[in-house]
Amino acid sequence: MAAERLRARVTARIGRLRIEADLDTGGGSLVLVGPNGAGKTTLLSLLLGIFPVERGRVEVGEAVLLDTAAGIDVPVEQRGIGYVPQDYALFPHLSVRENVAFAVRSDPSRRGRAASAEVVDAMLDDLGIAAHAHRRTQALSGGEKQRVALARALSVSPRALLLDEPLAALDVHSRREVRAFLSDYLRTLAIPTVVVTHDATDARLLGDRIAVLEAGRVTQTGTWEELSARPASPFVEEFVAPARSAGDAPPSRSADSA
Ligand SMILES: Nc1ncnc2c1ncn2[C@@H]1O[C@H](COP(=O)(O)OP(=O)(O)OP(=O)(O)O)[C@@H](O)[C@H]1O
Repeated sequence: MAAERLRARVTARIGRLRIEADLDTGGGSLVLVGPNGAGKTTLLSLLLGIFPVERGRVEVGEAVLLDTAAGIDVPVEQRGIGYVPQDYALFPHLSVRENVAFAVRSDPSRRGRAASAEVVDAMLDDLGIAAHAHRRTQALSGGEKQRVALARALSVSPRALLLDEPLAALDVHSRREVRAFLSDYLRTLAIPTVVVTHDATDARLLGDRIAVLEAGRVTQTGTWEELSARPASPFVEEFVAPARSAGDAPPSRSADSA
């Protein structure tokens, strides 16, 4: 499903890290990769509005969320960007339903209690976790927690979705299963997504395109096939190498949908 584009051009200094990055999701899912400490999580925070930007512009479709030249800086709670952090940040003592309902209740656009309950039910159904609605999230598997975190982020109808290393907390078996689920599910979303990962298989299967962030700058953007054919840096060369040498890697999401 074609989505609006999230486009960002941001310059910022956070601690010792200088970020000068350009991102464009195109009409789909963009995977963000890069070495440890390159600034991937920090860049997501800049898009969310958590850290201040010195100069730049962030837009989703027609909605301008930041434009320092025009004095526009929409506050974090009004940006409408869904975010799933690496550790999911669920309330462990609350049920699945309560976790999602909490987000819906804090949505400024919600339309009353009955409508909120409907939204929660629809999200739990959509993500296949309705059967777990009354379980505490601390009792769930990693894959189930991931679905609750997604349900919570999507329950407020965000205009874009950011996932920070969505598979990092999972063991090898659930990782494969959750990756397959996410790859299919992200395709059904009509909003742009940015997915941070360290893993080449995730990068191939979770995004239409890949952006490489090194020392705060985007050094290459392209499909998996483009990065493999012409790696622009030693990091990219190493990142794509295992799949290239295996020769039998499954097709990327972009090749799949081409
Ligand atoms: N609030 C902060 N104040 C000061 N420095 C910070 C802050 N947040 C992050 N940093 C620093 O910015 C750099 C980039 O961190 P960040 O977590 O964004 O990188 P990353 O690419 O996501 O790394 P990883 O792949 O290891 O998760 C690191 O050196 C980190 O210590």
